[in-house]
Amino acid sequence: MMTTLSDETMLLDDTARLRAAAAFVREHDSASLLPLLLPGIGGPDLRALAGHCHFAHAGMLVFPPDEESLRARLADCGLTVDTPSHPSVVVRGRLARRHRRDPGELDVRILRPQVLGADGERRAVEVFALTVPPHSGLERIAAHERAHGHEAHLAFEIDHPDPLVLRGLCAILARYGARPDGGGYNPHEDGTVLYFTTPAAAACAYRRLELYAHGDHRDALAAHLDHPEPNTRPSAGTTATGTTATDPATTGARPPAETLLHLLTGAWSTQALASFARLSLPDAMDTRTARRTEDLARLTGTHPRALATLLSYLAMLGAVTREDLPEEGFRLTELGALLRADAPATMRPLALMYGGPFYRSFGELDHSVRTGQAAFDHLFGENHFDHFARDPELADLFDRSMAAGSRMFGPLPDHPALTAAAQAPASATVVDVAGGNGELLRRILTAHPNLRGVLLERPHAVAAARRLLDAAGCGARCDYRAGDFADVPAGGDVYVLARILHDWDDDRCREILGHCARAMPDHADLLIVERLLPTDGSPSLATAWDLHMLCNVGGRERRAEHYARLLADVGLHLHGHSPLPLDGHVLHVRKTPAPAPRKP
Ligand SMILES: C[S@@+](CC[C@H](N)C(=O)[O-])C[C@H]1O[C@@H](n2cnc3c(N)ncnc32)[C@H](O)[C@@H]1O
Repeated sequence: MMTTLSDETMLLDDTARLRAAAAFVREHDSASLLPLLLPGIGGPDLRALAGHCHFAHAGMLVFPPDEESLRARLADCGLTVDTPSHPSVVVRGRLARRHRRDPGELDVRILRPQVLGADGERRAVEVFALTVPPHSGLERIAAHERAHGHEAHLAFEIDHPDPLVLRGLCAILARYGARPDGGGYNPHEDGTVLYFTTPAAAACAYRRLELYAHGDHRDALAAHLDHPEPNTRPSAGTTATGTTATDPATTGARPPAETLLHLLTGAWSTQALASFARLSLPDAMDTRTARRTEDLARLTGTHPRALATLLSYLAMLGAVTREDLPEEGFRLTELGALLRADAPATMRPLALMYGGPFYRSFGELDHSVRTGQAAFDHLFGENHFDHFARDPELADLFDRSMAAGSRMFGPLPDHPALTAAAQAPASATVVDVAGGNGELLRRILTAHPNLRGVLLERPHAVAAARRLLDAAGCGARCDYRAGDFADVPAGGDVYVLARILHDWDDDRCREILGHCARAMPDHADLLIVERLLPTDGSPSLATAWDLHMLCNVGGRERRAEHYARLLADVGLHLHGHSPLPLDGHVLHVRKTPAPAPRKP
């Protein structure tokens, strides 16, 4: 039986978010996270923070109908917890205030399934579960909280909390733009939490940070709570107390001139990371032991003094850490290791792309803003697809950089449209329209051995996709069409358009969607993967990629309503959408049923 849209969206949403949180915890450590959350931190401040507390968990709020189904959902995500849950005090209070409810109406419990970090450290996903029984009237709270993620946070546990340490850590966080965002004492576990929002320049999808201290630290908490608790990340403007939210004197934030300096030198970060990758430095380092700069210089054919300068800057960005004992040297962090050529889902091709052709075209951004046309075409004399397709090395780099961003696809094979197709008695077919190098189709066919695939792509990309799917053992279940969007094959059960529509203007999108609509049988589903522009101005990668699309591709990101209108224009209907990692979304689309004939 088909699940209803809201059941389906909720199921996918909580599961996807649990999986994404577990993956995040696995992939990060304190050294890589603190510079992302607090841009500009380094030297003694970073050492003091990292020396007194450690990354302990990623926290999130989910909405099961009861605890049994929550535990089943956790088990589905590979998260096991054998301890009993205990009641939340702080998050329950925040929810009650935000939604003007009596706390007694809200049953919020805490579970902390353990996750092993890549560095061998034991961490957890902290799961706050608000029980939402069917027809309880709490569904609106769940929908709002899912959409805004107010309670998502990253927690750093203080190793030996005492009043002085707590105050010192709060002062360091304030210096780097973190703002108090509530907190509380939970007597059920004898622990004190202090929440902060991270500064606007933070390079992390999590926008809140927690300091967790075992024991009762209500004095430090009272000083922390003296600050107004914003509902969401505050923007520049007037706070409840009438002070200016960006005034460093009242917020402890970095002065504007210092923040601007950090922003203006953003291009240095892009090039430092690209240079690190181009010179194959990550491949000459490892995450366990530090290497002396002289040895690294010899191995990579670089100048020792200049290399030390680059590595010191990269240490500030969190890609490497400096170690002084027994000799000065540098060690790769988990973040830096993503730039190794042999890392699973390596991000090296993205570093080469953003530090290469796209870096050059960003230098021509004025042209795009003046004319609305892609600066890339202006600079290189042709559209980026044609430019890359003509040069096999660039074409390969483009395909690999798309694959490097494929973390977004993680939860997609579990989408109800695909699991339903996989359970159909006759073997169902997934058609990936402009499926690139086949990475998404590989994930879908690997997860569902009884599904078949068809990949439509331009001729040069088909060859790469065939190699990837053959190597993954899915080749025998796959057909390929070398062609254009106009050649979308008919008769599939699930159609996929991943990261395609944002490349094009509205007219071209209608054409592409029209080709899909004509090819789709009435029962077929269409899954569109895109980033959605936020409607409330909250920070999102979609806003950054909107600028990238304008400058480099001549396309744009859109809001969900915008996609709904384009779909309606070609007889398709947006049934719902649910989030994916990296601020992505999957839009679930079906054919609009023809209106019933009028009675004579
Ligand atoms: C941004 S990539 C997305 C690839 C893949 N769907 C993914 O998410 O990894 C866009 C793809 O559209 C393909 N493409 C561009 N123009 C096309 C056309 N006219 N017909 C078919 N595919 C096209 C490109 O070859 C490229 O692989």
